Amino acid sequence: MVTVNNITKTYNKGAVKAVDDVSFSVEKGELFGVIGPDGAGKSSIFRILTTLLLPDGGTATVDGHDVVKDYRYIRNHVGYMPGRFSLYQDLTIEENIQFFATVFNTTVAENHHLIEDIYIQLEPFKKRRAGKLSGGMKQKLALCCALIHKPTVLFLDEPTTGVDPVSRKEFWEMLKRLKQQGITVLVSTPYMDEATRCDRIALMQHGKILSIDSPQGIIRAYPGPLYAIKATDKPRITQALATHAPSFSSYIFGEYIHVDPQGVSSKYLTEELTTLLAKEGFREIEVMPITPTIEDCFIKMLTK
Ligand SMILES: Nc1ncnc2c1ncn2[C@@H]1O[C@H](COP(=O)(O)OP(=O)(O)OP(=O)(O)O)[C@@H](O)[C@H]1O
Repeated sequence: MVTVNNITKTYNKGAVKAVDDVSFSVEKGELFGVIGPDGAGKSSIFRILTTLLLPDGGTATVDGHDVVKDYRYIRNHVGYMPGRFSLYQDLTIEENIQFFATVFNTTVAENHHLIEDIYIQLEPFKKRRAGKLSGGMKQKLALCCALIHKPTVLFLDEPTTGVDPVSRKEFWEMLKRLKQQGITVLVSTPYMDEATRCDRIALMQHGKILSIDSPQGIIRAYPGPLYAIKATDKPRITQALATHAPSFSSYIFGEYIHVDPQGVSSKYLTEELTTLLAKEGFREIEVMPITPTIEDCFIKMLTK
């Protein structure tokens, strides 16, 4: 449904390489995540695929159509929700939806089934201006507007950035339902915890794709063991592990410290880490082997 072949994009006369020889493809009905921190190049890729930006090199197709030559077809057949709220702030909820339906030469009634689930939550406020809605409501309205012409592919650029955790969760549930209706969804996010909700993900940094696989596949490919330490004085422990010989790479991860033994292999590492830290004067610590998260995998790829 989407193919991207060796796409590059630079800004400022080549000084900024935003997308660096990126290739991937997305199957029909897939929920595909592009995951990476700010500036990784996610928006540039989405803007190229929605025909709003021309690539410097490479080719891409959406629904079998070339993003440069067939821009008219693509604009009529994809849904796009940009990173920044871009609806008409002075129009009400219902006026915004009506407006987008008219622009795409359709009616709200024709595709109401697609937005029904989401619209139920917006309906009590349908006379409210978009500018006066909360972050989560704005995002639901933007999704309704992106869906009203029944797109074959939906591009959502950081739809959950700045949205509260409950609305984020609801939003991902809505995406799952859209996928069940056969819509192909490409979604970008800087939140690694959202990766597990996708069928497949591309991890991106500095314009390059570091890895593409299912979230489980990426976790399975993590090289070597990983440990978590529960302790109070986390910064001093990470320092002690870094200066110990052999040194251990570690980073604070929520209430834990994650420790990557980096080549130090031992069956007894749990005990060895406990002893090592006890010798350094750390008390009441708990060390355990853990399964990496997508964020651990991302960190590991960056330090390779
Ligand atoms: N119009 C532009 N002019 C110059 N540089 C740009 C422009 N747009 C993006 N960039 C730069 O290109 C790089 C990739 O940006 P892009 O917006 O594609 O990344 P992103 O992963 O979507 O991050 P963000 O969430 O910050 O938008 C960044 O270094 C960014 O500063």
